[in-house]
Amino acid sequence: MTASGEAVTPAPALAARTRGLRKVYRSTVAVDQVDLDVPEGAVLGMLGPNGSGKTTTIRMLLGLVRPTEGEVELLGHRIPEGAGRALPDVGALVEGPGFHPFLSGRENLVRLAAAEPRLAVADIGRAVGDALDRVGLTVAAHRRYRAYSLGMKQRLGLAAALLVPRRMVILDEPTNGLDPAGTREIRKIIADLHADGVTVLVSSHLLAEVEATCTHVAVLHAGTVVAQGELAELLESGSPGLLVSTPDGDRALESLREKRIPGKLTPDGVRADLTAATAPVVVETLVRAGVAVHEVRRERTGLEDLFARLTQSEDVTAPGGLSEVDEVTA
Ligand SMILES: Nc1ncnc2c1ncn2[C@@H]1O[C@H](COP(=O)(O)OP(=O)(O)OP(=O)(O)O)[C@@H](O)[C@H]1O
Repeated sequence: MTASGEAVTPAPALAARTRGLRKVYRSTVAVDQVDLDVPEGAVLGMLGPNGSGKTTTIRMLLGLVRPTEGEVELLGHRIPEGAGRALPDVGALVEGPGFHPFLSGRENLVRLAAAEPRLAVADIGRAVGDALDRVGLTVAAHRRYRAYSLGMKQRLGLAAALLVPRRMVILDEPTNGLDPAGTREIRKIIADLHADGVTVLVSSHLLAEVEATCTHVAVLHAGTVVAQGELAELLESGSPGLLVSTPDGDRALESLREKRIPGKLTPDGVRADLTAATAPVVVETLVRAGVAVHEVRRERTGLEDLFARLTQSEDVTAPGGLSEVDEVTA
């Protein structure tokens, strides 16, 4: 509570956090000034065009790449210094997970399971069996890794991330190479992790996937975060319209026009344009005019439209081409 007695919403605890994160490879600024917040328990979708810095950010979160500048915190530990304490609680699927090509999928997982500090030797067989089952790889578990398809390799990487219960799971393009059934399975695995309270950070190109599975989004463009927050809020903020359900559409439209608020009829009422008035002013105008207001909600932009608007600059490959981003965010 504040001194005036107002309730204050506490800031959410963060499972991962970066501040001023920057990575420069020779003349290429891969990541610049990234302040990323991953709230505990969220499923955060990291979206961005090719080369926008998603993988580099994820690798810095996991301590696999050292930042040029900036801070990283993972489950309350500074990275890379506290990696040994944070990483046992983090399952990760990142490019090139280092599987042995001549060992089978199961043998590879047994090797990785043996290195898990939280897994007793007696439990390794069961944990490996469960993880293979969870990603639908049990039948192919005896085949050598080098004979696996891209989708099977992705599944094995996911199985390695899920070998033991985690507080956080980080997945870099988990649906890469998967068929539609595999993509649906990933969606189910993410939903199950979310239901168990696990924080999930997932990078993806598939906007429909992110819209269906994520509670939060961070949009990267040319190395910087151009938008982040709760998915529903971002979609609502992207639209200047208020949708009002009412049987008195004509009267509603007339009362809006009297107040110079642009509007139009919709199948179940009116849409008021919020560029000229706030939502409370629209509602007050309608109620004062005696319009029966059944429901009011903000219009949502599709994630595809929002993404296109935020990442409209084409020149994402130019080294250090960050002036493009200034134009987008200005
Ligand atoms: N090891 C490296 N050496 C040099 N440049 C690199 C290296 N890793 C990444 N980059 C560059 O940094 C930029 C960001 O790359 P990154 O892989 O993080 O993007 P991404 O958003 O994950 O892309 P994609 O969606 O294509 O996987 C790109 O311009 C890339 O070429």
